[in-house]
Amino acid sequence: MKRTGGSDEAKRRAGERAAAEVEDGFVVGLGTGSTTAHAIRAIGEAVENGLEVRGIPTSFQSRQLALEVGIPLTSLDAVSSVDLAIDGADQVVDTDDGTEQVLERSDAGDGDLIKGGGAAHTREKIVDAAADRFVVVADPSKLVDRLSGPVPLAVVPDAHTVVADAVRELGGEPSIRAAECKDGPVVTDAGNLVLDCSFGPLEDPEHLASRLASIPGVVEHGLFVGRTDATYVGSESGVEVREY
Ligand SMILES: O=C(CO)[C@H](O)[C@H](O)COP(=O)(O)O
Repeated sequence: MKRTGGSDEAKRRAGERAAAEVEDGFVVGLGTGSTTAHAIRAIGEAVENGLEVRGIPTSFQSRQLALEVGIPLTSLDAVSSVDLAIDGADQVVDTDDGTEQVLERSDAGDGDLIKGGGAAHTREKIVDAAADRFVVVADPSKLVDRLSGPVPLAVVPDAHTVVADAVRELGGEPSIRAAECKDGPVVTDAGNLVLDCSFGPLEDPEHLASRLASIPGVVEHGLFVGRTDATYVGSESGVEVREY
């Protein structure tokens, strides 16, 4: 697939394609970000036309949007299962050469993700992992042969220095995410700080994921390894589907 910068049209197509999977009676995990926002709007439209669903938002942003478009909300502890979660990503491993539609999950890690660009990855991982089916919506700019972006860590605030030391020991370069509209750091919906940790191209995301998860003070990291069931890649002309 041609890898170009993402357009809103590409995001819209991916989001709407995923929203079309939502069936009557579904409990749906509502991810965070500009691509998922298209899915949430499309689900809202379907609700207006009679579809009965309940949504579980993964952030303040997705909750607000869901309320705005009229999606009835519930919470994870009020349901026995989540049928589908739809969410975006900052990087998606995609080694498809365009010749096949259905891929086996390969050693290359197709479908593995880095998330957390919106600082919502803790709640996103909880909801996405709880779903029977987890669908990622992306534009081509998100596709990579290998994960290499900074890995966001949600960190208990006063643990940020000890976590940063531990990240350096693992070969990473941590940096506290700064807020754009206020002095000081980004604070997540749950009151944590975000450390963006650069490791360069990741040789073994699964191993790194388990090392990061074991650092005291790390609430959650943004590596999603082996969790994705499908990726919908929107473009200006259509949507390519990857099933794993
Ligand atoms: O992980 C996320 C938020 O924590 C988002 O899903 C990710 O940043 C993608 O966002 P967008 O669709 O706006 O590019």
